[in-house]
Amino acid sequence: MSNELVSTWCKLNSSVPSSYVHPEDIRPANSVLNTDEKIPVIDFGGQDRADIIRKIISSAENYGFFQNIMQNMKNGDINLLQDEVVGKYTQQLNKLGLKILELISEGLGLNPEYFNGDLTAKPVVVSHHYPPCPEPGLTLGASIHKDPSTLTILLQQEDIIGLQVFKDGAWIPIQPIPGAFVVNMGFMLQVITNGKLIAALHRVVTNSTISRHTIAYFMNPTEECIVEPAKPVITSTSPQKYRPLTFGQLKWNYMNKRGDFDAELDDPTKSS
Ligand SMILES: O=C(O)CCC(=O)C(=O)O
Ligand SMILES: [Fe+2]
Repeated sequence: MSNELVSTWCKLNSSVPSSYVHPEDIRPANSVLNTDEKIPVIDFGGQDRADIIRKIISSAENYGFFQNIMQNMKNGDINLLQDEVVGKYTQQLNKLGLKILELISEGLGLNPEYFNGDLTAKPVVVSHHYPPCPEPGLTLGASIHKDPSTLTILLQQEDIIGLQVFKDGAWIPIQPIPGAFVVNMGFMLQVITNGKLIAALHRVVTNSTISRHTIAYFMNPTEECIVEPAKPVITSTSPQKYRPLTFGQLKWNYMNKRGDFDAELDDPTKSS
């Protein structure tokens, strides 16, 4: 199948090629789903700033994820869905992401502009296409991972569930909500908040009938930017967990540890 697109191949075959079959222990067919729990939905159109901040922090601590909706938006700061031009779209997403990071900063006692420079200076937009898959139980659309970003904002196709978040030993499917964005904390935010906010493991499952599209906006630091726990979050009860490393080094660790950033980092006394 080397010269074919996966999407073409999928229409012609009734099984997945062996190279796509995941080891038994991480196959969707063998994992526990939790369909009773939902990740929190936060209405940014609400008036009570302190309440929005509380909800963001609590979602980021417990799930590493939330969905963001805008009810009662008046003629729109953020007419995201109407913007067809990618440039405009990413500008708006950047605004939304910086707003969320400002609210997080406020909630954690950081300078409101903490994230405005190098920590978010290199955003990347990725469009994902997941074709239907003949054997969804054996493979994954996106393998289990944490995002190596500061913050990720994802627009999901409305009519189909693919993204799942790991919490308490089970996978919670993220139900798409029209007009909502899925927001998740990247590993850089976990480091900066000294582990208070979590970059949750997530994965994408496939299905045998419908293809799925998503657009991910990753707010990434510059390569040279030093990522380290912010001073205000280091306390006697929460001593420094991560040593300072550049984003480039962190990404290198990530690639070489197959998505496990933490192993190398937990000992802050180790030098790089
Ligand atoms: O497409 C999705 O639903 C999620 C993709 C994802 O997790 C990623 O690009 O990091
Ligand atoms: Fe991801």
